[in-house]
Amino acid sequence: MVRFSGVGLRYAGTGPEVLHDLTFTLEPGSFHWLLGPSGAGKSSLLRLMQIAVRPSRGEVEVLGVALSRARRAALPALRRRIGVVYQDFRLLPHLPVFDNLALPLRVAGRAEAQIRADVTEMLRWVGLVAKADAMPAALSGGEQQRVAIARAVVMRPALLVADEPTGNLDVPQARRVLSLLQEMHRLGTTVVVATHAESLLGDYPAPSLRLAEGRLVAHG
Ligand SMILES: Nc1ncnc2c1ncn2[C@@H]1O[C@H](COP(=O)(O)OP(=O)(O)OP(=O)(O)O)[C@@H](O)[C@H]1O
Repeated sequence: MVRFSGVGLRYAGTGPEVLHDLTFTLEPGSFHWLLGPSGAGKSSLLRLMQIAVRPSRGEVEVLGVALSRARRAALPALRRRIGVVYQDFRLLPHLPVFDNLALPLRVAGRAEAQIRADVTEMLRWVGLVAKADAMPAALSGGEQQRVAIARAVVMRPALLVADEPTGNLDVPQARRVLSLLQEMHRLGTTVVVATHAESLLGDYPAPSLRLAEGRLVAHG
């Protein structure tokens, strides 16, 4: 569950407030689109949800943890329960596909045999087992994004946030990426997807949060 109560955000503490008075709740296992024009604050809202930034006022609660009361030492474990997908993929260019997926599992100290099984299962899910040894630069944009989704979900996150995940893709590739995100939702993950691609939303009807100039102007 994600709950925002009267949340405002300014970057660096002193800049202008870019998000104002956001109050909403996302139920566990829900899927939401996050909509709004460029500069409306979509990425900033997702940064709050993924605990990359802290609110300047109000309360953000993620997966049952109120951030104002959370101990700093508890945040890394909480972040590991949140998967993130970016528009520009952010794969590690010097590592093959397999190791891009394996890295978070290795950091978490999983056994190598378990890592092999989990990574292979994820690559099968996104249809890229044959590309396990490829370097990211040798993949198409859509393939790179599917690797990025597999990496975001290999730790079985409870919350998955995606920031313009189809922005650099053609329509067939974008549909495939959105289908994977929808499937994570069907499997019980809470999913939030920021997008400009409102023409594709008709294929995937779901509730939305709509921002304008840092304010929530519609929810539902
Ligand atoms: N790191 C930052 N430091 C200072 N201001 C920022 C930072 N990131 C974003 N902003 C400002 O916050 C406001 C909202 O930006 P944000 O990137 O959240 O919007 P967006 O809706 O995601 O836009 P886009 O669709 O173009 O990515 C903008 O005025 C932007 O300039």
